[in-house]
Amino acid sequence: MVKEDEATKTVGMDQRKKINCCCLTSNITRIDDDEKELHVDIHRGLFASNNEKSTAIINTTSTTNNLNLNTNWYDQLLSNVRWHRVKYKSSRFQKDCTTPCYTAFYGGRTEYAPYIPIPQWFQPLIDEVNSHLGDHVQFNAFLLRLYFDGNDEIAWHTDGRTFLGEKPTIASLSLGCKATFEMRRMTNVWPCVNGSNNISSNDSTTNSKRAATSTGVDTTTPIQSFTLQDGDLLVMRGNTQKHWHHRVPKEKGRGVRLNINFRYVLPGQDAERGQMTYYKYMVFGDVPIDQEPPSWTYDTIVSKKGGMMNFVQKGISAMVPRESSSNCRPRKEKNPTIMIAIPSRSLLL
Ligand SMILES: O=C(O)CCC(=O)C(=O)O
Ligand SMILES: [Fe+2]
Repeated sequence: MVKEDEATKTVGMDQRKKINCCCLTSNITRIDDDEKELHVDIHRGLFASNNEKSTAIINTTSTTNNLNLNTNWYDQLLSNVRWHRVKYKSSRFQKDCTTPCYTAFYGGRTEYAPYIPIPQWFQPLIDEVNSHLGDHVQFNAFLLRLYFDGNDEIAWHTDGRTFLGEKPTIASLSLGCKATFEMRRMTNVWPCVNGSNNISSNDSTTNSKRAATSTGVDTTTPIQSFTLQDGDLLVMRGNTQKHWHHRVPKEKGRGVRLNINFRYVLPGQDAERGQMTYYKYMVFGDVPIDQEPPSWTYDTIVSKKGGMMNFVQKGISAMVPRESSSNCRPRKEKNPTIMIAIPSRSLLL
C-alpha cells in the first residue's frame, strides 16, 4: 500500500507531486501516471471551514471568475439534505442489499425519475466547483453521501459509466471527518463473478467481499491510499475510471463525513445505456418510478440513533461522536442546550 506521507517520492507508482493551486489558498497533490492510467488531483482544504478566507473573494488564474468560499457547506448540507438508504434486490446475487451509507441525488437527466431538481441553496457550491476547475467541466448530476459513523462505507467500484462519457472528470468533495480513500488498479474494472460478467449489476453498494473474491485486481500495483480531510476536493480524470476502483472503507472511530460527487451526465440517446440500472443500484434503489424512497433529515437520523442510545445507556449523557473526535468539527447546533446521544453500533450488538 502506498501511503500519503510518502507523497514526495517520485519512483514507480509514487508520482505524487505537490503543486500550488491556482486559487493560492490550497495545495494540490497531483498524480499523473500515464503508464498506470492514474490521474488524480486533490485540492487540499479548498472548502475547509477553518480556512482564513475572511475576505471571501479569491482570484483565480485559471478563470476570470471569483470564488466565494465562505459558505459552511457542511452545515448547509446537514441542514437541508434529505437522506435515504438505497435498497434493492440484487439480480446477480438474489438477495436484498442496502447501501452502507446514506445517499441523496440532485439533477441528472429529467427523464430518469424520481428526478430531484438541483435546489437553489446548492447551486452556489456547484458554481464554485465548476469555476475552480475551469470551463472544461460543467457538472449536472450530484451524488451525495452521508457516512454517519465508521461503520458506513462504500465498497470497491468504478464510477465509469457510458453515460458519463469516455474519460469522465469526477470531482468529489469531502466535508467533516477525515476518511481514507483507497484506489486499486484493475486488469478488468468489471470483473467476472461466478462466470458472469453482467456489468449492469456491478455497483459500489454491494458488499466488498464480492470484488475481493472476483478476478480483475492488478495485484502487481500497490493500492494507493489517501487521507481526505474536511474541505478536500479530489478530482479523478482521464482514463482513471477504466483502470482503477476506489472505495471508502469502514474506519473505527470515524465521525460524520459528507461526500459530494460532481458528475457530468451526457445528453442524447447514445448516453442512455446503463442509466436505468445505475439509478437502481446507486441512487434510488427498487422504488417504483413515480416514487421517492423514504428519506430523513440529518437531525432525524441523529435523534433516532440518540433514542436508541438513551435506551441502551439510560441516564448516561453520551456525546455526539463528531464533537468528541479531534479530526471533526461540530456543526453549529440550532439549540446548543440540547444534548443528543448517538449510539456506537458496537454497543448495540
Ligand atoms: O465518499 C467518497 O469519498 C467516495 C464516494 C464514491 O465513490 C461514490 O459515491 O461513488
Ligand atoms: Fe465512486
